[in-house]
Amino acid sequence: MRLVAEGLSAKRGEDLIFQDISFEIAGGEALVVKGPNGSGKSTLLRVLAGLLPAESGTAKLLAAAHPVERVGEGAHYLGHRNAMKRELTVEENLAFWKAFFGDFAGGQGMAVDAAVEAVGLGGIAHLPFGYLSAGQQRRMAMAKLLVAWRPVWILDEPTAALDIAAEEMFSDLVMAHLARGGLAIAATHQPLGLTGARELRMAGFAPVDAGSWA
Ligand SMILES: Nc1ncnc2c1ncn2[C@@H]1O[C@H](COP(=O)(O)OP(=O)(O)OP(=O)(O)O)[C@@H](O)[C@H]1O
Repeated sequence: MRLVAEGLSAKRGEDLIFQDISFEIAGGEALVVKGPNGSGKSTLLRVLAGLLPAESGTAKLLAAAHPVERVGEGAHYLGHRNAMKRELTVEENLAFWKAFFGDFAGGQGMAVDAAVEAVGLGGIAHLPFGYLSAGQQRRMAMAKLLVAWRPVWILDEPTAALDIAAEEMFSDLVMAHLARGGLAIAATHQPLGLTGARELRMAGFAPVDAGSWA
C-alpha cells in the first residue's frame, strides 16, 4: 500500500497556505510533518483526510488489492479535538465509533475493552468521557484509532496534554500500527519517538518539493 501526494496546494479563506507539496510513503512508514506555527501543517493534514478541498493536486491511496481510494476513505484523523460526547461513557463513545467506522479492507479493529486496555485506562471506561482528565481524554481518543482498522493514521499534535508515559505508550501504538503494514502522518512540535520516520518540513508559503523531505 502506498499513499501518493502530488502537487498539493491549499487555501484558507483567500490565502494560499502552501503549494506544490509532493511525497510518497508506503505501508510500514511514518511521515512527521514539522514547521513553525501557522506554516500549514494542520491544513495539509485536513486536506489529506478529505476535510478540506485541495486547491490543486491529488492525494491517493494505492493498494494492489483494491482500486485507488481517496486517502480519507482509508484513514483515521485525530485532530486537536477528541471527537467524543462528554455525556456518554467511554465505552459508549468507542462502541459508537467502532460501529460507525467499520473496518477498512485488510484489517480488523480491536474490541472496545481491548482498546481501552491498550491505552492504559482499563477500569474507568464506565465513566462519562467528560469526567476524565485532559490526558485521559486524549488517551481515549487514541483508543478510537484502534477499534476500527484504517491503514492510514493522520495525527495532528497527537501527544499534546500527555505525560511522558503516555507519549511512550502512543509511540508504541504507532510503531505497532506500522508493523501491521499501516502508515502514519503526524504533525508535531514534539519528538514522537518514531524510529526511522521521514520528515516533511513546512516553511509557510513556499513550494515543498522532494528535496525538502527525507
Ligand atoms: N479558516 C481559516 N481562514 C483563514 N485562514 C486560516 C483558517 N484556518 C487557518 N488559517 C490560517 O492558515 C495558516 C495555517 O494554519 P495551520 O493551522 O494549518 O498551521 P499549523 O502549521 O498547523 O500551525 P500550528 O503549529 O500553530 O498548529 C495560518 O496562517 C492560519 O492563520
